[in-house]
Amino acid sequence: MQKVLVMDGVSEEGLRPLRREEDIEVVIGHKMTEDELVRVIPEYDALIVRSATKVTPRVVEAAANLKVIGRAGVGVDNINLEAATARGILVVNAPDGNTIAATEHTIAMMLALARNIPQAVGRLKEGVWDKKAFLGVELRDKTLGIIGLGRIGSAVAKRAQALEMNVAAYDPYITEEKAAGMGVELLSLEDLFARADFITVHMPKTKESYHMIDAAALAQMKDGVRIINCARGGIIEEEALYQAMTAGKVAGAALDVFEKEPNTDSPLLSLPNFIATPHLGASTREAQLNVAVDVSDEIVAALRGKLVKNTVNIPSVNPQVLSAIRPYLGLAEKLGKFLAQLVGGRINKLEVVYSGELAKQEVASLTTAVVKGLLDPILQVNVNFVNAPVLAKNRGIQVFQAIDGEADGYASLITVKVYSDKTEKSVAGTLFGVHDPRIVMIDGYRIDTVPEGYLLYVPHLDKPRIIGPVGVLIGEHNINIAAMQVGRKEVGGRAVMMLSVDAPVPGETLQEIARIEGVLDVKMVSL
Ligand SMILES: NC(=O)c1ccc[n+]([C@@H]2O[C@H](COP(=O)([O-])OP(=O)(O)OC[C@H]3O[C@@H](n4cnc5c(N)ncnc54)[C@H](O)[C@@H]3O)[C@@H](O)[C@H]2O)c1
Ligand SMILES: O=C(O)[C@H](O)COP(=O)(O)O
Repeated sequence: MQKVLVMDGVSEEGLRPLRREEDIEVVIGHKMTEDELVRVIPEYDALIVRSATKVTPRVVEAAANLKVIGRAGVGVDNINLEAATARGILVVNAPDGNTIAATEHTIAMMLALARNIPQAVGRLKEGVWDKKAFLGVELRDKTLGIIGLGRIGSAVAKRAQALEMNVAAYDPYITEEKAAGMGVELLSLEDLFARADFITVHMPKTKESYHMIDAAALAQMKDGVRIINCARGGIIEEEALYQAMTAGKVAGAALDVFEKEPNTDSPLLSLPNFIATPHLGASTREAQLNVAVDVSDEIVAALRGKLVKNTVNIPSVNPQVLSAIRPYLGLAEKLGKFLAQLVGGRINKLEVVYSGELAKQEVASLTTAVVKGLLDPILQVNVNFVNAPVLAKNRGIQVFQAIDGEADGYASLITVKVYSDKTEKSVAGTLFGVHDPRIVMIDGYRIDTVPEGYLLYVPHLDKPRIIGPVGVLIGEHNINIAAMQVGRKEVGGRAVMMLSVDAPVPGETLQEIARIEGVLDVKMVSL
């Protein structure tokens, strides 16, 4: 039975994909301190959170059985990705389900700011019919400056255009063509600050975006600008905003998010032209159902070792690419595993070259599979697709990936070369048909070996009285030889012998084989 801990009031209805799995137990957690979470987390295989629960390095460290963390929403700044990745814990999110909710909340905030709706409602509820105090502004013909033109930013742009606003944006990561296709003018940040009547931010909180709207940025804005943040607390420096509002530079501001949450004592809350909501951007029935269903599907897939779409700490692969490379994943891992057992010394470099049909695909996941295979026999820790690149980096192994159109007559070929401080070794593999993996080259010698079970690798001199004695020694230990290949480059030179055996050959037999005249080395490999 696998156990999933669900925190932060994730929609119960949306947990259906988890609830219908008989071997998955869903536990709804109450609000916990870090210490409480550290105490209970070892029991769980998966954890689902929204933004309230902080998945700190301590929580990750204690999570002995955790395979996946699911964020029922977009922002993952409450999850320590570095710690999760280093421990091989997959992080997934549900980035599409609340886009419309956050977009509509942004538009609602902009209209509420323009027409002082929350303040007017407040006065009316106090029994005051005050028409004069709440003279608003119209949105039509005003310029909206959007910072971050992603899913939410572009949906906000579309709705603002329907309100007859001029829409401009700053986003260093999207092209002019993409923005032009939305009818949005891409500007520098300085130009956006100088032209916008309303500014709304829609990017993640990163090192670059943290306090992007600070005193200096506010000073560059138009007098009377109105500012909205329905993205992440910390993008706007709250103290600087407070000063700019009290100085009359900023006519109004609407925040759905704060640097510290929950937040009920911000000085901003005392200002009449400041409005706020308690992080409600994603709080619609529809969005909560969407994100809960999406993340539950992802958790089931992750626990079953199936394709997971919205991975945060490993690159996600689109389904077409995946169907092209999936058959090669096992082979790639075995090539890495094979070399790990062949090469002596400290490994410092790995090169993976893709040829033939594979050279036309996105092969990064295959390279990760090679790295995983290479590190698996070497390390005690669980090596998986999430932590393999980090572990390689931490061990000082440089990983290079290249493509080469020429596949030596095969439809596709993966050639892996490993360098250590003592030696270098290479191996190449392919698929015969769709599912039939083969090692077809070792150190430039052609062979044809199924990469499975126990393999004995014996490089030797190409002369008589070697193959026979090796076979006899193995036979004397009652070990059956299932297959044997020999590869050589020229007659009388060096050659390699690969034997598939039904059981591991014991150490003393390996030493006896090594003593046969003409045998250059002997290695037992388990795949
Ligand atoms: N208030 C809420 O409840 C709520 C709900 C959903 C999403 N969000 C937040 O809204 C934000 C946007 O979400 P999304 O789904 O649109 O994300 P997204 O990834 O689709 O878009 C983010 C955009 O920001 C751009 N960007 C990144 N760094 C930037 C920078 N330094 N300057 C300018 N642009 C930058 C990216 O290029 C991208 O186009 C996120 O912070 C997310 O966590 C909040
Ligand atoms: O990033 C998000 O998805 C939003 O900020 C929503 O956060 P919440 O799930 O805590 O409401």
